[in-house]
Amino acid sequence: MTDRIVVVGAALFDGPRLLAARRSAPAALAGRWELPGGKVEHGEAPDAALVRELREELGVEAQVLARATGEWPLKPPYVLQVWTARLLPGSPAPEPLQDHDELRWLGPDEIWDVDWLDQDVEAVREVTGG
Ligand SMILES: Nc1nc2c([nH]c(=O)n2[C@H]2C[C@H](O)[C@@H](COP(=O)(O)OP(=O)(O)OP(=O)(O)O)O2)c(=O)[nH]1
Repeated sequence: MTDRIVVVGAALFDGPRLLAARRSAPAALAGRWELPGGKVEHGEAPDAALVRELREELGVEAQVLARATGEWPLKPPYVLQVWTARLLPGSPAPEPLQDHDELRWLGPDEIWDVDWLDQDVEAVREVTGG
């Protein structure tokens, strides 16, 4: 139980649109879509980890808003927690700098147009209310 590692994912919204990111690695996950984010480091707060990951992966400055209800199991020992977030005024637009090769802003009727990682589907449903 001490081995549990939290992965934080961002439900990054621009108005009603949700950002989806296509993974470029590892091979088992490449080509599937996820919520950008990553592992919380030892001693790091989850919201701070998410701001750091979004800066590293997308080159954006983001504000973390609220944690989505729930926690989703990934490959052990990882669990996914999701936080809603938005871009701060003046932030650069997101770019796939690291871990991803494509980004898409999905409108409410486009949420299921991408091939989300299986383990992300319930989390995406939770943050989009659908
Ligand atoms: N970021 C993210 N990772 C996810 C999601 N769903 C999912 O199964 N994962 C998996 C993929 C990875 O095995 C793990 C997170 O790894 P990562 O590669 O994004 O984390 P990181 O940026 O901290 O990577 P690293 O420093 O270990 O290279 O969780 C998701 O929605 N977002």
